[in-house]
Amino acid sequence: MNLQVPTPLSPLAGVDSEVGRLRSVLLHRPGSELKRLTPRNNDQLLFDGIPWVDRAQDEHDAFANLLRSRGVEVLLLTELLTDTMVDERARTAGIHAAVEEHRLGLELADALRSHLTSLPADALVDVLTSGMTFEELPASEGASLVRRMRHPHDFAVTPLPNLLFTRDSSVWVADRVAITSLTMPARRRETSITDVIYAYHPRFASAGRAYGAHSAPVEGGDVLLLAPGVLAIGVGERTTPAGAESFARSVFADGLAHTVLAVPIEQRRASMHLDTVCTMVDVDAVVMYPAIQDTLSAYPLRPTEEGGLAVAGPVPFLAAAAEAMGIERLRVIDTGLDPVTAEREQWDDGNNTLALAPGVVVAYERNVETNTRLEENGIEVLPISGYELGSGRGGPRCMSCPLSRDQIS
Ligand SMILES: NC(=O)NCCC[C@H](N)C(=O)O
Repeated sequence: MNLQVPTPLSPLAGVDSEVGRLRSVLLHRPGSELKRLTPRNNDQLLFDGIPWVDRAQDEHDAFANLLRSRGVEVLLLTELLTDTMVDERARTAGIHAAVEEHRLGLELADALRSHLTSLPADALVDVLTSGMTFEELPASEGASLVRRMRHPHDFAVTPLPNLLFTRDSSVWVADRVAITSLTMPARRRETSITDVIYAYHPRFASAGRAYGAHSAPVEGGDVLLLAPGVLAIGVGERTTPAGAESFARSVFADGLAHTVLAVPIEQRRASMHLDTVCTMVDVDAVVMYPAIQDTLSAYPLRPTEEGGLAVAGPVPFLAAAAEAMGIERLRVIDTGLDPVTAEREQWDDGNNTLALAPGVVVAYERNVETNTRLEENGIEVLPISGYELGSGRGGPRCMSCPLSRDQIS
């Protein structure tokens, strides 16, 4: 077993920190899948409102352009997915995941599969991401009881409005990519999309996998790369203790990390992922929701010489993180002392910044207090608007999956 920090990354291959200069990132420009949201389904589809889609796209374009203006290569999920659709294996895998036989019945499932198989790449990608209602099924397909009894506006293929949050469905650890395992039914199929992209897009032909075929729930928003070889994994509403444990075993077995801190977080929507309450903004600093600062704890996990797992703790998170990172202290920038403002800004993803380099972060402009505190502590804040994007409850970190960062010195 390799207990060392992994071998250095080549310049454009992988991610071993939260803050190294960002070189390449995967985003998803929101599309027709957001038009599927109605007051009847938005709770189930994990949105807190009904976004104005054109404006959400404008806001997202501004986010992507800001990243490009800072020298970041922006890859868009829909474009990558469309590219893969020339490969029959990718088409088959995408269709297989989208057609739920247990909901549709055999007849209609067969008919839908053959209809999807006949579609050109862009139309197929549209169904895979935006879904399809029973009304939109071609009239000739599947004279089934299911089709007769379902409401025309029910989904034959469920839409994926949370694709916007590319952070959660895959995560890079050093030079390997892990396809995660999402907890909420509304999001589970997202990983079939990231899996297809990483498996069949030529860009990722040489990318190794981490976390293999594990299925215990782990979501990318819970995984923080505190420093090379040091991970924190939030355990709460989404990632389970079994998920954190299997992820830790997997990264240890592959020699990708020497310490994983399993961090309990409250199981509620406001703190659904660790990155909604704590995100790194510099090599030695986090922005953190003040209400948890003194109570956040961690179970440090380390590999044993025999190939097992040593579990310690619980111990205070900040001290455990600093020790594992080999620094004296992890600086905490909190969002101010007024608990009501702090709670409002935490809900609006004030703690969910995306670092473009050490001490340079993208943040929602509406979180005025948090952004002021960041600036006062020497962090450069690049503000973006997120009035419509924010209705899905995710900020700049949630909306981005870094593919390549420079190593931090
Ligand atoms: N890392 C994150 O916190 N991602 C935001 C996910 C928001 C999405 N509506 C969800 O509930 O899963």
